[in-house]
Amino acid sequence: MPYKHYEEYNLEITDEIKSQYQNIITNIGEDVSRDGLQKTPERASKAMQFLTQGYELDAAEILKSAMFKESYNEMVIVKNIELYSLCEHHLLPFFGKAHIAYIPNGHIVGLSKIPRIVDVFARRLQVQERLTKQILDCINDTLKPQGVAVVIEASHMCMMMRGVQKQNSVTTTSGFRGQFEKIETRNEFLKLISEDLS
Ligand SMILES: Nc1nc2c(ncn2[C@@H]2O[C@H](COP(=O)(O)OP(=O)(O)OP(=O)(O)O)[C@@H](O)[C@H]2O)c(=O)[nH]1
Ligand SMILES: [Zn+2]
Repeated sequence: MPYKHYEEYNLEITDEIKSQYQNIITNIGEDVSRDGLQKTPERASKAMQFLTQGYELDAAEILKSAMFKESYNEMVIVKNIELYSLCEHHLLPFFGKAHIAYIPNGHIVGLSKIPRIVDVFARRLQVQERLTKQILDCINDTLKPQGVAVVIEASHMCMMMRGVQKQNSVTTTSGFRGQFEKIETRNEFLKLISEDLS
C-alpha cells in the first residue's frame, strides 16, 4: 500500500500497452528495433501504468486508515504539495502544487495521507477542475470536517510544448466547503498560502 512496485505490473496489460507503443513509435517514423529504442515500448508501458495507477486506489480508504479522534479545532494547512497529472485531452502532463486545508470536527487525519490522496486522484487522466473537486469531496465526505479548502496551481504541457505555446501561464483552481465558504476563513487560508503562490 499504496504504490505498486515497478516489477509488479500485470503481464498481459503490460504486453498489450507495450505493443501499442511499438506501433506508435513505428508510426512516427522511428526504428523500434534500434538499440536505444528496443526496451522503450516496455518502459513506456510501465511508465503509463505508473502514471495512471490512481484508478486502482481508494482515496477514502487511505484517509480512513489514519483518522484520529482529537479535539483540535483550528485550521490545518498542508501546502506546496507537488503534483503531476496527465491531461485527459492530450495525455500530456500538467504539474504544479496543491494547497489543502481543513478544520477538524472531532477527528484529525495523518498528515501524509493528504499528499497521498492528491496522488491517487492526480494519477489518472484528468482535468484540473475535476482533480480539485475530487480531492475536496473526498476529504469532505470522509473526514467530515468543519470545512475544507483546496487550491491547485498548475502548468499544462499541452499549452506549453504545443497548441498555444504559452510557457508561463499558470492555471489556478479552487474549491471551498463548510467554514471556508465564509469569506473571513477563506481569506485567512488564502493569506497563509499566498507567500508561496506565484
Ligand atoms: N478546462 C480544462 N481544459 C484543459 C485542461 N487540460 C487541457 N485543457 C484544454 O482542453 C482543450 C481541448 O480543446 P480542443 O480544441 O479539443 O483541442 P486542441 O485542438 O488540441 O486545442 P489547443 O490546445 O487549443 O490546440 C484545450 O483548450 C486545452 O487547453 C484542464 O485541466 N482543464
Ligand atoms: Zn491537454
